[in-house]
Amino acid sequence: MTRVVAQGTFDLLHPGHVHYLEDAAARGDELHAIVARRTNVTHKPAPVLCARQRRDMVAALDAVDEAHLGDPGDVFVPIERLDPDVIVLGFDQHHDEADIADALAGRGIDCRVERASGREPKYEDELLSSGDIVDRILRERGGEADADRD
Ligand SMILES: Cc1cc2nc3c(=O)[nH]c(=O)nc-3n(C[C@H](O)[C@H](O)[C@H](O)COP(=O)(O)O)c2cc1C
Ligand SMILES: Nc1ncnc2c1ncn2[C@@H]1O[C@H](COP(=O)(O)OP(=O)(O)OP(=O)(O)O)[C@@H](O)[C@H]1O
Repeated sequence: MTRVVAQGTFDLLHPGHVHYLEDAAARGDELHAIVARRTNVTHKPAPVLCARQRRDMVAALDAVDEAHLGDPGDVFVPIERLDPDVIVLGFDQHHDEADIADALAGRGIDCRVERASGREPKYEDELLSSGDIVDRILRERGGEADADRD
């Protein structure tokens, strides 16, 4: 039984997310997805949807066996609990494979780190970015932010 872990923000699901999770699932027998906490999304605007809603939507995808809320503090806590055989990084994720492999080795976790493929738009105007979807909503509908959500 090969256990695979994928992770990400997964705000406003789109076909790029489905591609990533299907690619990750194809690398083993059981796919667990970890959904990032809002406070850990620091390299881009915070997600619009709360962590639980993002987790529930990811869990509903066919490729995913189980989806989990990420740890708010130490991102290796869910990895230690799940004890995967493979962690699959997204094609454009900023994490460095070697750094993660070192951190895993330092905690005594025996796990490969692989990189998923990307998905190009299949038709004109297909939006494969949560940020692009938000930008379009703001352009076409306008809106106000509620900074108090998780
Ligand atoms: C192996 C691994 C485990 C992670 N576990 C968590 C976690 O438990 N909690 C969390 O908030 N973020 C976790 N993250 C971070 C996010 O999934 C993600 O990399 C980042 O915060 C959001 O950026 P992205 O969706 O653009 O990749 C983890 C990342 C990696 C590589
Ligand atoms: N077009 C795509 N092809 C393959 N994987 C993708 C694609 N878009 C996103 N992913 C993957 O899905 C995972 C979660 O991505 P994330 O939640 O950051 O979505 P995003 O839409 O890329 O975000 P944003 O556009 O706001 O930066 C990441 O591992 C990312 O690499």
